[in-house]
Formats: sequence, structure tokens, C-alpha cells
Amino acid sequence: MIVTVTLNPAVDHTLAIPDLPEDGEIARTDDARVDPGGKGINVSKYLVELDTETTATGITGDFLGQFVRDSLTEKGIDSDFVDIEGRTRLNTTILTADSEYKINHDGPAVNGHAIETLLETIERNDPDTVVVGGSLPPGLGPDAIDRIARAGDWQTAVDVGGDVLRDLDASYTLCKPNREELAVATDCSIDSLEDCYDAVERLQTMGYDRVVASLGADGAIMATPDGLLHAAALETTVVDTVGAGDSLLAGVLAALERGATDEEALRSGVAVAAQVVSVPGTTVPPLDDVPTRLGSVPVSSPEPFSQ
Ligand SMILES: O=P(O)(O)OC[C@@]1(O)O[C@H](CO)[C@@H](O)[C@@H]1O
Repeated sequence: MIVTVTLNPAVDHTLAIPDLPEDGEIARTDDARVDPGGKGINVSKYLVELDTETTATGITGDFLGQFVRDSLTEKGIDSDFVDIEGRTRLNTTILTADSEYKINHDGPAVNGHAIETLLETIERNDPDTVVVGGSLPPGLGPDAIDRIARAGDWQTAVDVGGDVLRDLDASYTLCKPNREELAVATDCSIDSLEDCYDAVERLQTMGYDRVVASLGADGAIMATPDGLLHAAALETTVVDTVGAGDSLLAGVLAALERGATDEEALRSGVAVAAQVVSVPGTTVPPLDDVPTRLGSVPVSSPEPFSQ
């Protein structure tokens, strides 16, 4: 069972307008939606659609936190959050005809007491895998994630910022950086696919058994204990890229949880992400045809690879 931890959840407000307004103008639209979000929560949303057992945990507060909890319950997603006094954030995505703008709040301050309660919450749900996803709220540092990783005999995967990836000390089963996070985590400039291969291998030496890098139109890379894999992106109509990395991670974890090989897991992640970018915000599209699309994900081994 996979428990996801979102230390800084969000209500995702996604709205579409043809163009950004000029200074002093008001843009009006009725093309808008709100979804419960934050990276770990999104992973749980996609895992449920992939028939994988999961509980979403994390730290929520006030009426926006209540919205997150209620919406997950309405969607049939098990959740078990620690409630604090601060207010869960509202993050905004503005889609225009040809651009995507994302504005994220810092989130409410969280103290060590909330982490103690969160550790009890995770333990009570008895996971085999814990996924920690998203930014750290004010008041918490990377050591909060290390504490979660060390608190039980579960394996821990992370989808966190590059600076946090660089600073984590515990052992992790997997991390999922994007291109920018790879550069920050390894302190290297990333200008080519070869640079990405070097960076994911460097991250492995920093304590991550598997590194899954999401590279947008360049597909995804997986560094495994046996070598490197590259999957090309599937052709799809992109509405927006919000949640793309979360869905890639969910696809990979759902497959690994079923006992799939690393190559099958990478195919699964890429096939799920292709579906998710074709819908607005962090909406969950139907994912039941993912198994039939796995064969169409081109996977190659950038270096001699045998599994
Ligand atoms: O500010 P963070 O925690 O890094 O990212 C939060 C967020 O942008 O990530 C998700 C998409 O990946 C959204 O649901 C959410 O708004």
C-alpha cells in the first residue's frame, strides 16, 4: 500500500482566458475549475484511477484544507490528514491561447509538533511505500522528510525541489526530478540528454536507488540499479503540463507495486503522463486504456543494459 505525504497541499484553481488582460483591464471567464492538489495528493488521485491502493496524508488547515479533504472523500480517495491552524494555500494556473502561468503560495507555517502527529498517521496506515511530494511549507526543512524516511520499515520515494534533493540524507528508493531540479540537485548545467544521463547517475550516488527524470517533450529517463533507460514521449494534445510529473511518478509506482520490471514501470509512467497533459489542471482522465498503450512507448538503453 502506498501512502502519499503532501506537506504543503493546495487547492488548484485553473482558469482559461484567451489573452492576459492589459494593465487596468478585467479578464472575465467562466472556464474555471478547482481541484484538490499538491504533488503527493495528485499521485494518490492517479494511483486510485490505476487501481492501486493508496491513502493520501499530509498537513491541511482551515476551509481550503477542508475542501481538499472533502473533495478527496467525494472522489473515493482514502485520506488521513493532520489538521493545523494555518490555512492551506490556493494555487492558480492561468491558461491563455498559447501560454501557461502558474502562481503558487508559500503555504502556512508548520511546526515540529505537526510532524510528530504526521509520523503517527503514516505508521497507523502501515504502508510498504511512502511518497513525499511537493514543496516544504515555511517552518520545515529537508530533515522533516529524512525523519519520515527513517521512521519505519517502508521504502520512501520523493518528488521534491532540487535544493531539497541535494540536502536529503536518508536512503530513498526513488526520486523524480524534472530538468531544472536535476540541475539544482547536482549543481551541473543541463543542456543535453547526455547531461541528464550524467545527472541521474550522480543522484544515484547521492542515495537514490532509482531516479526517474521527467523531461517533457524529451520523454523520461530512469536510472535503475542495472543501468539507464530512456522513454520517448507519446504524441498527444497538450492542454497544460500541471500534474505531468506527478502522473509519471504514479504510473511508475503503480507498475512497480504490481511487480513490473523497471522498463515496464517507465512505459507505464509515460503512458499515464500522456493522458494527464491532455486534460486541464490536475483533473484525472480515465486511465483504463493505459495497459493497451504500453507497447507504443519507445524505450531504449542509452548504455549496455540487461535486466
Ligand atoms: O508548490 P509545490 O508544492 O512545489 O507544487 C504544488 C503544485 O504546483 O504541484 C502540483 C502539480 O504538480 C499542483 O497540484 C500544485 O499546485
